[in-house]
Amino acid sequence: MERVINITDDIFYVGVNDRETYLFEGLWPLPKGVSYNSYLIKDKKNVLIDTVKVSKSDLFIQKIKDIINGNSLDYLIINHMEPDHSGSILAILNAFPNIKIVGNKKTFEFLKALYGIDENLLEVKDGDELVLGKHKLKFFLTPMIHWPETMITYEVTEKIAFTGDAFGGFGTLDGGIFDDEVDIEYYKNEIRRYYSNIVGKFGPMVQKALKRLSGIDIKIIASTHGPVWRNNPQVIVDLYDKWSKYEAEDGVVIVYGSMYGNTEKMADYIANVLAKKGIKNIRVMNASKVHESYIINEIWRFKGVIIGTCTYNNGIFPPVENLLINLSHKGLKNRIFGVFGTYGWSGGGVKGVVEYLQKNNWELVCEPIEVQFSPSSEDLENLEKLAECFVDRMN
Ligand SMILES: Cc1cc2nc3c(=O)[nH]c(=O)nc-3n(C[C@H](O)[C@H](O)[C@H](O)COP(=O)(O)O)c2cc1C
Repeated sequence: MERVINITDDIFYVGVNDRETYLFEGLWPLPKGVSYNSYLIKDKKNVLIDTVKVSKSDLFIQKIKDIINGNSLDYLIINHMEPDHSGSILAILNAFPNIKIVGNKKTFEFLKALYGIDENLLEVKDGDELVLGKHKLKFFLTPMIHWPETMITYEVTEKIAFTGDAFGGFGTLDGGIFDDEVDIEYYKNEIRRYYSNIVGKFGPMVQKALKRLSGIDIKIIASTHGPVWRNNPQVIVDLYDKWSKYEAEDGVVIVYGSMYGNTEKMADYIANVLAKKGIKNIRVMNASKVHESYIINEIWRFKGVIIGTCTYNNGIFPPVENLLINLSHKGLKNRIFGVFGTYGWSGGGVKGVVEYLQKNNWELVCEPIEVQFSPSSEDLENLEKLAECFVDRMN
């Protein structure tokens, strides 16, 4: 029997940890794993909120059976259809054939297209309620907090918001599941990496949802990934508010692509000048080696971004270009940027980076610097000026 984890007397955590998947969505590294959180409410009607990735179905269903102990499972609420949460729906239907699936119109379109399911459905609209006995659920449609069908289910009696992917984070729940049971500082970086990589593109939708929820008394935030916030849910609400408004801390991220070290030398030179002038938060990151997931995370945090590239086949060095492509998908705003780089004969890398970042409406704060092969002493003076432009813009 699995350990039974109570959220409250009648509400249980039935999520699972995934330490096997290497890349989330086939894209984002998971060195600390990820949890797929699901919740069970025991009442006159027993309710499951979201499921887990298909690879964890057996363990998941065992946990549910241990808790409901031979009773029926009446409803499955689907807050989000992405397969890391909907993947065990068919297994749930198999184990509990009479269960009714609760979702919105868009959910059911996806349910049919993904799993061929179109029976035993209960459609809900924004603001609808479902009485379970002692507990009552209220549904808030929050489209595009990741996918168009996403919604938040609020348990009115105990004031718990089951928020789908919103307020989630990477990292398995190793023992404790609550913000007050774990070292929350350990999780915060992975929560921002999750936000910036997965949810960040939908900043305006996050703002809309935060406004919608602002009048509601929420005691616990229970997301589909990462810690459950019961001690101080305001912490994660404030972080989401800040990140979705594109607010940044003072600091500079220098990302470079270099084959033979000259562009790297320039990156270090800029970093040293910044440090000499009192900037403490400086990240120098090699785009060839550090996965863009981590670079995007740092860029979401800090105000200044300086990109360095050598010229490669008349253009940007490919690992730097990949980063820029992915960054431009995220729609991150309010950043200042500078560009430097190297070339051998005709150049093109630096110009390419400037064009990319101007499309993001970022502010270019200093003349771009492109040097032939290796920086001269005059080039170093220009790099010093570039660093100073950033120092001037920090508070
Ligand atoms: C495979 C390869 C392709 C290159 N393509 C170009 C190019 O198309 N145009 C150009 O001006 N320089 C080109 N260069 C020259 C590099 O941009 C130049 O050597 C630069 O200083 C390399 O910087 P790094 O030491 O940081 O790698 C190329 C170099 C290599 C090795």
